[in-house]
Amino acid sequence: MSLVNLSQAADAKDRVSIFEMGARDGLQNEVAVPTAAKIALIESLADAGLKRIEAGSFVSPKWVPQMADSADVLKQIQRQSGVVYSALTPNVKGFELALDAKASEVAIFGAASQSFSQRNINCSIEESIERFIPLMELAKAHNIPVRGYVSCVLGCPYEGEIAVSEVARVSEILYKMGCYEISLGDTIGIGTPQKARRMLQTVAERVPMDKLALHFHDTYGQALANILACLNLGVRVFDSSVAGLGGCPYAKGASGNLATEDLVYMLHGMGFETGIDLQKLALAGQAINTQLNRNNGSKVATALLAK
Ligand SMILES: CC(C)(COP(=O)([O-])OP(=O)([O-])OC[C@H]1O[C@@H](n2cnc3c(N)ncnc32)[C@H](O)[C@@H]1OP(=O)([O-])[O-])[C@@H](O)C(=O)NCCC(=O)NCCSC(=O)C[C@@](C)(O)CC(=O)[O-]
Repeated sequence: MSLVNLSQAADAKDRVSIFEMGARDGLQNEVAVPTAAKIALIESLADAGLKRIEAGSFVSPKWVPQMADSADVLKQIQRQSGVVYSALTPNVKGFELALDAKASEVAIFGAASQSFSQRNINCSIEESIERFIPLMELAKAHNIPVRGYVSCVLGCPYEGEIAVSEVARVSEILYKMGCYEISLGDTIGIGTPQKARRMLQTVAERVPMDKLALHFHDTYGQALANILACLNLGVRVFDSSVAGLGGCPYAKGASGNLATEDLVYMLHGMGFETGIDLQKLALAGQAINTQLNRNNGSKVATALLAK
């Protein structure tokens, strides 16, 4: 079976949309990052051409203290027109805080694994859907777009294998509730190309392909291969994190998202347009790496900056 039809992908004049996760998924595990550094990161990402930036999350500060300054971040950033500044909101309380901080849009986050749902948001999948209903109603009333995440689409840190039918079921519920796009999360970065394709094909039977995004962590170094394998199924939205920052506090050992620089380099090389200036992006990643005193998680940025 041919996993990748490169000639088809290279001919495509499509634009790919990248949702930048560095300031949220990337920093939610990092302690003591000054608010000013988060703001500088977000502003430099917008300068590099990113149009969709997840800027923080309005979750319980007892659960994830690293994101407790999200309101300050959203209120203090210099916004660029045409850039969406998004925030995670697990419930109505989070939504109200995000609204007050003028998030351009919000995201609800569910899971295809009961155990992960319980550990991440302290309720079952069904309870989480119940919690999302009033949030969706409020968002509609305020005209705020809502994105939906489904975690553990290629495996769960507590349950192992997850049925793709369950991924498709939860995705369809979030889509039918009114989420404008469903982001499919390989939370622990365990997937491989054939599995990723099968999962995406199954979900696309219930949610239109142009309403799906892929959110692959790179723990096992498979994220770029998985995206390449999924590209010619028609998916055109990918979540990634500058310098490969991050990980989920409820998925022990999971590393960050695929590095945005590595994704952009591959897409540009294939002829896709992203609107992103790779050199500026690499410098944005380098600045936050220096702040965090860590090595750059992007191979492309490391190579570019060594020139
Ligand atoms: C969902 C809850 C809040 C339930 O937590 P809970 O303890 O069940 O909630 P509760 O309603 O019983 O409230 C408990 C306390 O939290 C407060 N509270 C309640 N809600 C909020 C809020 N929104 N903002 C601020 N405070 C809040 C509430 O006011 C109360 O305060 P107290 O009376 O004890 O002082 C909790 O489990 C939580 O915050 N979880 C966050 C988990 C998280 O952030 N995980 C990481 C993001 S998900 C992810 O990374 C995966 C993703 C999206 O990237 C995709 C992928 O890779 O798979």
